[in-house]
Amino acid sequence: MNILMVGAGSMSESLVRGWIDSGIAPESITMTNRADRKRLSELANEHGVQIIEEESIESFDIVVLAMQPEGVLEYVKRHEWTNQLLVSVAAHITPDEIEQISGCGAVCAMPNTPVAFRTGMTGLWFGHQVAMEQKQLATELFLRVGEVVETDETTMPFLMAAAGCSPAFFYEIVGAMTPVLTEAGFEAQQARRIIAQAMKGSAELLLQDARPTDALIDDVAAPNGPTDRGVQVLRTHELKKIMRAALSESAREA
Ligand SMILES: NC(=O)C1=CN([C@@H]2O[C@H](COP(=O)(O)OP(=O)(O)OC[C@H]3O[C@@H](n4cnc5c(N)ncnc54)[C@H](OP(=O)(O)O)[C@@H]3O)[C@@H](O)[C@H]2O)C=CC1
Ligand SMILES: O=C(O)[C@@H]1CCC=N1
Repeated sequence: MNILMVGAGSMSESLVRGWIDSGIAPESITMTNRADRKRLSELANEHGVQIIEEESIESFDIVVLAMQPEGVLEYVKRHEWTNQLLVSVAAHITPDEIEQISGCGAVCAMPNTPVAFRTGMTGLWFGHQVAMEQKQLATELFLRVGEVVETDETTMPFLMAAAGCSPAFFYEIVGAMTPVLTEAGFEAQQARRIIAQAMKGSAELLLQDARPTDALIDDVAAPNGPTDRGVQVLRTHELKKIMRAALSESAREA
């Protein structure tokens, strides 16, 4: 199975890192981009992948379109497609648009950068021309680097907000919490580790325990205790409203 990664940015590299860690041979992955040759050489040195400046599409089974959304359809138009599986990771592109131009089956995937550590969450939206074995192939490919959920036109924007974009929301939260700890005397990296480990443990608990989040809060918060008082601050400042607005804004096509 030969994979071409078109685009060599952070999403592309995260997928490549995760796939190689999952056992895919680096030599079966080829990366290309638009202009930044230095970046391609660095990726070849770091991951052992092939790099190419002028790609022949027919040598590949899977072509991952991992450039910015505005370049995707133009790239598909510029090339001759035979029987490749096209996988676009770009926001707000539809599989039907790609299939109409290429004549091949297309999948719109929405992964997130934690795929680099095989803890990703990916939404897959299959086009009408995707054959059953191609669906299986795409699903297996993303299962190598985390969990997969099938999406469609309606759910994809919200999956993107909640999984593709949300790592940045979590980093924003960590960035807001860290100074409180450093001001108390922790080193910055130590503060970050404390918060990240608490987030990781809480995420694990959320995955293992299906009770509502309010019940999980009750497990932590004694009435009028420190947690309860802190949660009340979040509620007074209407965190739920803020999160709803952030997710809705990310899901919206600009
Ligand atoms: N970052 C994330 O967390 C996520 C990103 N995505 C999607 O992934 C895609 C890439 O995002 P990200 O990696 O963050 O972006 P980056 O800006 O980090 O990387 C974009 C890459 O695409 C290349 N590129 C742009 N246009 C072309 C083209 N016409 N042909 C070949 N290569 C091209 C750029 O090359 P050069 O530098 O040479 O111009 C660069 O390597 C986007 O569509 C985004 O919506 C989806 C989920 C999560
Ligand atoms: O914000 C972006 O452009 C991409 C889409 C999903 C996550 N990052």
